[in-house]
Order: sequence, then C-alpha cells, then structure tokens
Amino acid sequence: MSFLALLARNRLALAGLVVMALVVALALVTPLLPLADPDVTDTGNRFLPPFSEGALLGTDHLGRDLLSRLLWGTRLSLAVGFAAAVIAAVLGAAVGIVAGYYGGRVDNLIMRGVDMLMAFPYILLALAIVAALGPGLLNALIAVAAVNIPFFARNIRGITVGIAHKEFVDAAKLAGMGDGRIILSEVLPNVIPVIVIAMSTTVGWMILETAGLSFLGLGSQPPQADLGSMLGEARSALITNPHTSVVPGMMILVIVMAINLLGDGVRDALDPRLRSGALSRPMAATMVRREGPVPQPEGEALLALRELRTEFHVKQRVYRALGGVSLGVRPGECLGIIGESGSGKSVTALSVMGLVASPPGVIAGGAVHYRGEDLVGATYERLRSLRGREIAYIFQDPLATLHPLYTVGDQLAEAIRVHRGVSRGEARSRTLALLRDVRIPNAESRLDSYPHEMSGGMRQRVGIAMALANDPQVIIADEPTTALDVTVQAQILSLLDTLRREKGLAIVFITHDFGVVAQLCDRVAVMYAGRIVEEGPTQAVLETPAHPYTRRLIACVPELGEGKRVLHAIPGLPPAVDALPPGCAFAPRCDKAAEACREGDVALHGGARKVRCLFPETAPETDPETAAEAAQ
Ligand SMILES: Nc1ncnc2c1ncn2[C@@H]1O[C@H](COP(=O)(O)OP(=O)(O)OP(=O)(O)O)[C@@H](O)[C@H]1O
Repeated sequence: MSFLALLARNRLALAGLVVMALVVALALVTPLLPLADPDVTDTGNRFLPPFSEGALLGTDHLGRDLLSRLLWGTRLSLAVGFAAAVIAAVLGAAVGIVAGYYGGRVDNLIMRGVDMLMAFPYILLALAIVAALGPGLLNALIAVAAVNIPFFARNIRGITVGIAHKEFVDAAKLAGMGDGRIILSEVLPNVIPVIVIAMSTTVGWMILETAGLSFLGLGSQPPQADLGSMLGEARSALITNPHTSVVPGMMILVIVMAINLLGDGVRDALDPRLRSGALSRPMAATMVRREGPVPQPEGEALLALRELRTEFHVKQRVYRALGGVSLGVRPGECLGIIGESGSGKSVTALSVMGLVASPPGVIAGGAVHYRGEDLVGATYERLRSLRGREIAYIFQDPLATLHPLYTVGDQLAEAIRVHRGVSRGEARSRTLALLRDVRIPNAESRLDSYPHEMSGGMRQRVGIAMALANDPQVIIADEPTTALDVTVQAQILSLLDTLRREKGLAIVFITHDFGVVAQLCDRVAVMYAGRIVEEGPTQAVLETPAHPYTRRLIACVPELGEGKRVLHAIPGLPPAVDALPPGCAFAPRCDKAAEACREGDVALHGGARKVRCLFPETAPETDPETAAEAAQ
C-alpha cells in the first residue's frame, strides 16, 4: 500500500496534512499577497480591533497590520523550525550512526558527551547558547538545533547498534566493503525511516522552542516579526487588547497541532510492518468471508478439511494460496503433506486453527471439521479453547516461537496452566514428565534452561513437548525436522511415531522430504499451487506415482547407495498464485500436457488413491464415472 494511501487511512493525520499544506502554501505566497508592510508603524491607529477598515485582524501596539505580521511571522517561524529540525536530525543521526556502528570506545566517548548535553534542562541550555552567541534569530536556530541533537543521537544510536550486528552487515564486511560504504549503503537506508519519524514528531516541538526564545526576546529582533516575538510584544496588552496575543497564539496552536497529528500519521505509515496489514492490528483469528455453500461434515475423519480456500488480499491483488483443499486424518494416523516451496503447505496448516494473519489473509470458502464441528465458522473464544488443547502445532523454528526471556520450564508450565486450572507445583511436575517424554536428558536441570542455552534438536523437542502439553488429539507439524541433522531428525521422527502409536494422536506432517514421509506417514498428499494433485497410501504413491508432478518430484531425490544417476530437475517454476493458468496448474511444466489440460478445471478423482490429472502415469483404481466426469 502506498505511503499516501496509508496516511490517508488515518483521518486525524489527513486533517493535519490538509491544515499544514494550507499554512505552508500561505507562507509561500505571502510575498505575492497585497499586504501592508509588516514593519511600518502607524501610532495613530494603535490597537485597532479585528475587522477594522484596512486591517482585517486589527493592529498591534505600534499600529502595524497584524495580518501582515502574522503571515510574515508564520513564514519565519516555519522556516526556522524546519531548518532547526533538519540540522538536528542530520547532525544527531550522524553522531548516532558513528557511535552505534563503531561501538566500544568511540561509542563511549560520543555518548558520554551527548549525556552531558542531556543533563541540562533544554531551555537553560538554549538560553546559555544564545547568551554566549548573542540574541538573534540565527543564534536561536543554532541553539534549538543544538539542544535537540542529543535526542536524535540517542535514538539513532540505539537503532544502529541493532543493525550493525545483523548478518547483512557482516556479509558486507566479508565482501571487503569499507566502513564508509557500509554505513552509507547498509546502515543508512535502514535508519532513514526512523530519522524521518523522529523529525516529524519533533518539528512541532522545535517551532515551539524557537517561539519560546523569541518570546523572551532572544530570537527575532524588532521590528522583524515571528510568532514568538509577536506574542512577547503583545504580553503587556494581554488584558486590554487580547486580540494581539490571540492572533499569533492561535497560529502557533494550529501549526503545532497539525504537525503533531501529521507526525503521528507519518510514523504509523512508515512502519514497514504495517504496510501490507494496513493500519490495524492483526485480527485474533483469520478473517472469514465464505462464498458458496458450506460443506457438511462426512466420513469418520477426526480432522477434515473440505474444499478449503484461503486467499491473501494485498492491494488490488488476490493470491489464491489454497484453491479448494480437501484432506482428512483419523486418530492414530499420520498424514504427510508434501510439495515444493510456496505450494501452500504452511497456509493449509495455519488455516485449520484460523492462524493465518488477517489482514491480508481471508478464508474464502470451504470448511474445517473437527469432530464434526466447523472450525472456520467458530468464534474466536471457541478456537482459543481448542488451540493447544485439542489441536496443537509444532513449527519449524522453535527459537522463533519460544520466548527468549523465560526458562523452558516456565513456558511449558504456562502452556499447561492456560488450559487447566492446576497449581504451580502440579504444572511443574507435569512439565518434567513432558520433557522426559520427549527424551530430553537431565530433564530436571533443563527445566531452568533458557531457549538459547539448548541445541537445535533440544529446542525442537521442547517445541514437541509444548505441543503435547495438553494432550491434544491432533498435532500439526510444519517441517519440524528441516533444520536438524539426520540423527536428531531420526530421533524426533521415532518419537512422534511412538507418540501416535501410544497415545492415538492424529498427525499432519508437512515436509518436502520424501524420506521423512516414507518413514513416518501412512498416507501422503502432494500439493501443487495450492491444490492437492495426488493423495494415497504412502508406499503406493512413492512406488507408483500417478501424477506426473509426483513422479518428477520423486525423480529429483538422490538415493544413497544406488550408484550415480542423473537427477532430473523439473524445468520451470511453480506458477504465482495470483496468476494461476487455466486448467491444470502443472501443465506448463509437464511433458505430457495436452490441449485438454489447459482448459477447464481438472478434478481430483479416484478412491483410496486420488489424482488430479487427465493422463496419469499409472491409472489409479479409478471408478470410470469420476474419471469421465473429470475429463469433461
Ligand atoms: N502474507 C502473504 N501475502 C501474500 N501471499 C502470501 C502470504 N503468505 C503466503 N503467501 C503465498 O501463499 C502461498 C503458499 O505459501 P506457503 O507458506 O503455504 O508455502 P509452503 O508450501 O509452506 O512453502 P515452504 O515449503 O517454503 O514453507 C505462496 O505462494 C505464498 O507466496
């Protein structure tokens, strides 16, 4: 979403923008307007009230036209305020970036200097600077910029410290780039949004500070008008002729309000995390906007997805990540979902419990039946009570899902206490049992470990323990062993296998590894471009793949001990899900594709083995009627 569109969603920011645009436009055209000279005194016409002849806003104590002084004064105040903001931002950011990037002694030296500046009340510091330099608008500008440099320096240093330790900066160093270039090309682009945000939220403040100094007679000098000096001069007539104070006072109020509202809007709109999700927090459960009839529960599956369609609505585009996925898993059964990256495996998993982030995710059709109950239509409270207790997840990267500041024991205990009202002691002993269940050695001492103190394999076991914490009936595991070495992978697979045999768990196992599927899964579903293209008992699918895509996917897997053989990569790339071709999505990459494949929808047909193909490699035991239907 574009910056302006995001900004426009925030009504108050938009109002601020309109007001500021008007004020700036007025300031810009002031020299062209037929105004009286702002500095010409006319003591015969002192303190004329507003709406007097020839003086729309009246005159001041020297008979000068207030409207003219207001517009010229606004022009000056804005120019000084913006100039001070730019100077403070540039110098402060430079200081902050250098301190944050180099760290160590450089950082210490610079930041202690900044701290010393911050130790003085800002107005005292500004007064001291102006006292040293002498009164005058330029010196006021220098003073205001100087007192704001520490604010920018501190903010930007903090951000830079984080960035300076990121992998892409290390990579740039390894590539032989010099510090200057790294700062300019790697660090600066990442801090610019923060600088702009800090500027937009402080420029109003700086206009006020300049006005303050002018009010005290230290900024603009008579007869030159700025908003602060106008207020200062009007002070003595505050009671007798209030309009002389109200006119500049109102302008200061309007400008600062408008800038602050706009600044907040700019801050929100520039936050990259809000880009695709608009200016709202992600909803607690995926948004549901189902079109068409809702499928009814059928069959004896514990968890059944029926014609599930999940989409991502980003700007004008619709990414159809799932185009009608139907799957089922029975108690004690393990169903594998396999497919290339981007085929929709993770979105399938997340859609079950409404975990796809909305916006931009939308469930556009179909149903997810758990024991016959439709989860897609369920309330958030219902989903929350089922999440973890009935259906639990194991994710690929446990380091991303475990909280870094709590011990593993505390996190497991919390997961248990969320769903069951047990005492702390009970939760702890159950936690210990869980860690033992997942074969963590020295479980007792591991309870008090933090996630970073454990190895990848251990953390993955903690992830599994977390999923098992509330004795769920279904576990959805999204590539839980991808990051692990083969020995740890084998241990974790055998652990999951034991659990489903002993506890009758139903497992949905997402992977792109046929070896893992062969070892663990009873049945496997092959996904391509958001749809199931083949499904059946694991052994049968692996030995006699029916869909050309499955066959070619299996042909890409090297086999140990089979001697050398040529591996055939599948030519081309999977289609983008916002521009799926008509007919079979695999047709453009398929060597068997015929004209019929590129027209009309190809249905998934068959019995225990199903395939979505008009010319399967091995005809599954199709019943002729469905095949004929599919061909039409
Ligand atoms: N927030 C999003 N906005 C737009 N499209 C998205 C978003 N999240 C996912 N997608 C699209 O949905 C499709 C399915 O993604 P998904 O993460 O399910 O793939 P996957 O099969 O799990 O891949 P991997 O094996 O790499 O994890 C992809 O084409 C992806 O581009």
